[in-house]
Amino acid sequence: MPTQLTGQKMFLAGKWVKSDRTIEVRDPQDNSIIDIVPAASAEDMMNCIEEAKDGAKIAASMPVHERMRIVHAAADYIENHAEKYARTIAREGSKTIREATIEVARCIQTLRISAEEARRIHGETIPFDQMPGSENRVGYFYRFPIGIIGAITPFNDPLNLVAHKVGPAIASGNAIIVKPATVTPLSALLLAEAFAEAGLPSKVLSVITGYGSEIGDVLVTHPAIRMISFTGGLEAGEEISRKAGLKKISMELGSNSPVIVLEDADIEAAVESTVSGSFWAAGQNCLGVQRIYVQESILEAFQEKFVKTTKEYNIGDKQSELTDMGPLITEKEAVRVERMVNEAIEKGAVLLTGGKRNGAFYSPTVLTDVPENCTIAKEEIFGPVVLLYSVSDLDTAIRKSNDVDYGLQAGVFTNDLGKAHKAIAKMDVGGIMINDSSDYRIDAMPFGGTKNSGLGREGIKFAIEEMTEQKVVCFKLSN
Ligand SMILES: NC(=O)c1ccc[n+]([C@@H]2O[C@H](COP(=O)([O-])OP(=O)(O)OC[C@H]3O[C@@H](n4cnc5c(N)ncnc54)[C@H](O)[C@@H]3O)[C@@H](O)[C@H]2O)c1
Ligand SMILES: O=C[C@H](O)CS(=O)(=O)O
Repeated sequence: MPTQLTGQKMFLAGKWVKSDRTIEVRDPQDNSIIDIVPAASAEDMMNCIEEAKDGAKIAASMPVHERMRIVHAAADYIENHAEKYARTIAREGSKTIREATIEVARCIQTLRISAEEARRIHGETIPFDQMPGSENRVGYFYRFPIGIIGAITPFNDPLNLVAHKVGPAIASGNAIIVKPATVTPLSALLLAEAFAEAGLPSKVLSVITGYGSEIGDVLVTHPAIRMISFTGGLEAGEEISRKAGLKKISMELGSNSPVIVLEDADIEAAVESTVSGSFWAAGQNCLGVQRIYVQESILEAFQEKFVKTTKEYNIGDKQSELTDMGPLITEKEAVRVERMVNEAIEKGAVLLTGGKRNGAFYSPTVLTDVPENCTIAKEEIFGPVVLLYSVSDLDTAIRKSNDVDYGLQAGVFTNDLGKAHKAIAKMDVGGIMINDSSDYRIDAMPFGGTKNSGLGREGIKFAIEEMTEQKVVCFKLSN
């Protein structure tokens, strides 16, 4: 039964508006049209920014208790409509309904933490009398909102990664304009719906749907936008940082995450964690496990269990609770992944399982003996493919793990504290998980990477620090 196209509106400064130009939102599973959304123009974005100037004043004037109430109320709304939010994620995106349900729960958590962090935006007193001659001065600094945040978000977590920008922005008294991924705008519009229902004053939040650079360029280059908070691929991130000019930028970019499994590890636990980390969201996960370095003495046992577990994955209808993995976001993306795998096999890699594409679906794939000169070894796959390597010792594993231009998160499986601490010290990443795969995150922790994985940190409290500035206040007292 074809879906009745309701024709979504975009959320422009608190008003739901249509546009003459529209974009079809399709279900990657069968390429069916789910809905249509406005294709905003550069003029629409300019108008939105003008409205956001008032929005920034309104947001900054909201007392903390009001910001907390609204953000908690938005979380309540999502909680009360969780099924609708999960179904939307699982329809417009790649996630299965099980994965989407977890994302909704995380989004609620992200918003609740944001509300709580609103009461913890502290300053400090400054002991001016540390300087001779300043004995009669007292003062402090406090943090104030920077104004209007421009947020640009990716397709793979279409709700929670938008919440990771909107929640901190509103909690810290900023206005925010979101440009969600062109292919998955509906979840971001539902987030706007939650804030509208929560009573967020108009002009504080906008969700403007459209094409990346067409409206993104206006958002990125406009002088009234004081920060760009970008989550997406390296190529777009580099382009945005070139264009942004003199403003704050937060970059959450790509990865090629390694996991090291040492001979003293719990192999069962390591297999379970790394299989999940490899194929969650069909591998379209910035924290996805892409390389596994297994100490040679346990490689055979680990590989046998890993491949067996991978072969048991149930690929199919995203809307079924029985499905473990859905499609990639488009057939074009699946073809890209297929080409990366085929290049590796042509250069000598060994295919242990998978390597089959059916439209946008690509089977969970395990490769070994992948030559160093393969694209798949160095670049981000962002698909359901994982490379197994044999290593003789931890030092070798660390060296190989670091030998890529990304550094988001890593995992190390060992029960040896000394080896764990060596890995912690020497692995060039933003987060290292001992006895978990790289795919571990709570929404309150600092999140971000080194090298081409990004600039700055998200994780609510840390996003708030990026979205505020310090103001020093000094009183010179009469003698
Ligand atoms: N580090 C993280 O927290 C994190 C989280 C999720 C995804 N990612 C990364 O995101 C990528 C996958 O997501 P994607 O395919 O949506 O990324 P993408 O870079 O193709 O697009 C991300 C967003 O940027 C917009 N965009 C693209 N080019 C632009 C431009 N020139 N100017 C302005 N906006 C532009 C897109 O419309 C989209 O909204 C992967 O590389 C993944 O690693 C990183
Ligand atoms: O894709 C990257 C996400 O940020 C990982 S998580 O979904 O936030 O854990």
